[in-house]
Amino acid sequence: MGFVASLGSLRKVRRRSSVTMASVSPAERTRVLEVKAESRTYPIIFGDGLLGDPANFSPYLPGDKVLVVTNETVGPLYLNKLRESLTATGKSIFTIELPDGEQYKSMEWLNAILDKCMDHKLDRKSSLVALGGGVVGDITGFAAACFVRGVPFVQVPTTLLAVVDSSVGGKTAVNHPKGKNMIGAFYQPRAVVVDTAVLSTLDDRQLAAGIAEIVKYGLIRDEPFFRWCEENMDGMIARDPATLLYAMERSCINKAEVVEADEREGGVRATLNLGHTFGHAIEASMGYGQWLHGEAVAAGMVMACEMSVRLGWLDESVTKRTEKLLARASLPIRPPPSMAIEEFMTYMSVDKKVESGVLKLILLKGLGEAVVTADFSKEVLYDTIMYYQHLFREKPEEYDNYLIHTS
Ligand SMILES: NC(=O)c1ccc[n+]([C@@H]2O[C@H](COP(=O)([O-])OP(=O)(O)OC[C@H]3O[C@@H](n4cnc5c(N)ncnc54)[C@H](O)[C@@H]3O)[C@@H](O)[C@H]2O)c1
Ligand SMILES: O=C(O)C(=O)C[C@@H](O)[C@H](O)[C@H](O)COP(=O)(O)O
Ligand SMILES: [Zn+2]
Repeated sequence: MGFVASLGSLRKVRRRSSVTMASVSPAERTRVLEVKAESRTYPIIFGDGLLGDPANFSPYLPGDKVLVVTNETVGPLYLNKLRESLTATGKSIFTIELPDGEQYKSMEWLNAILDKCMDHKLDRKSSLVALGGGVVGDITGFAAACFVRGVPFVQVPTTLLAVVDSSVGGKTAVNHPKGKNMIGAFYQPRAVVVDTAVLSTLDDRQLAAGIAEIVKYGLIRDEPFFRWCEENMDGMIARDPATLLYAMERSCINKAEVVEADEREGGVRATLNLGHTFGHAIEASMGYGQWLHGEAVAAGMVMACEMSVRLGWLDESVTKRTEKLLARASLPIRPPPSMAIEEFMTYMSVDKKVESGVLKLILLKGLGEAVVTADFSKEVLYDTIMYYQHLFREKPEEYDNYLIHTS
């Protein structure tokens, strides 16, 4: 994938940005965005073929031992290339391949990674590398935060979702059977190395899951980007390199700005959770891995729009535009009909945004204007969830068209 989107055009449409892109490589093959989080400043490096160049890794991996964490799908595709680069830096390289799936973002597999660290006698100067999607990135980051109370780690995201969201910002975690990401830490990587070439092997469903989080940035804080998504959805789905690159860079700029303002989610960072309270409930109740994270978030964002409309905060047209946009990417825009309201309430009651028994949700006061609020009645929340159950009973044929994934 080449770099076509220009810095000039990014700046023009993203006037609020304090984060800027800069070309750094003499060969101008890479572009770098700096994330200036309170605990650490680090680069997101974008480029085609970055896995093959040791120089993209060596500055960020101190010490003489590196453990690369990947999974059984990504490993066979990209591990050899990365291993060659890392070996060329003169370090001892160890690897662990996890099984593929959200259900393995668990304490059990966290332990397996920590066992490897112990077996190979890694120490405080050793580093971890996460080669994979959000699952590998989240669990590896958490292992890095835990092992000897913290070793450096580098994110090498290989899904669109991981590039635009999970590899940036330092939220690391594993799931608990009763709730998503319940055990984790804020722990920033030393660098995020985005080799855009690896995205070519993603299937359409995985690509769409990333598009859901891209659309999220438009909904919560970047209305012009939402319009850009409406105009460019076909290009994203068709994987037009310039279109995808622009979407990735602009998403990362949005994410970096929010993380810089509020690294540990004291306030505004929670807006990145739009649709996630509903979405996490869907993921956990369906069984981790049934619905992809991005799919659950897509349906959850529509539910958040619907609830905002019911509160009189949002024009119904925004919900309709959001549904239309997400459906173009074949994302589900309705929750699973099998999910009872009690299931939603059980999982939502352990959301990380519950404080002293009070649930806060991310809702919209306009397109591009998210709020973190507890200012709603239980009835509105119930009515929102029940609305989809009625819809399913009354118009099942219409519901079918909303492209629900069940496996
Ligand atoms: N930390 C954060 O800020 C944050 C943000 C968003 C999501 N997340 C987490 O990220 C996870 C979802 O991430 P995801 O959507 O990347 O899912 P994933 O990691 O499960 O990857 C999706 C699928 O794509 C495969 N894959 C990965 N790269 C590939 C490639 N280049 N070619 C072919 N196949 C490839 C994987 O093996 C997997 O089957 C969830 O656990 C979610 O909670 C975290
Ligand atoms: O970076 C954040 O902050 C986010 O909320 C990004 C979300 O897309 C992501 O799914 C995150 O892992 C959810 O966090 P959680 O705190 O609700 O578990
Ligand atoms: Zn998410």
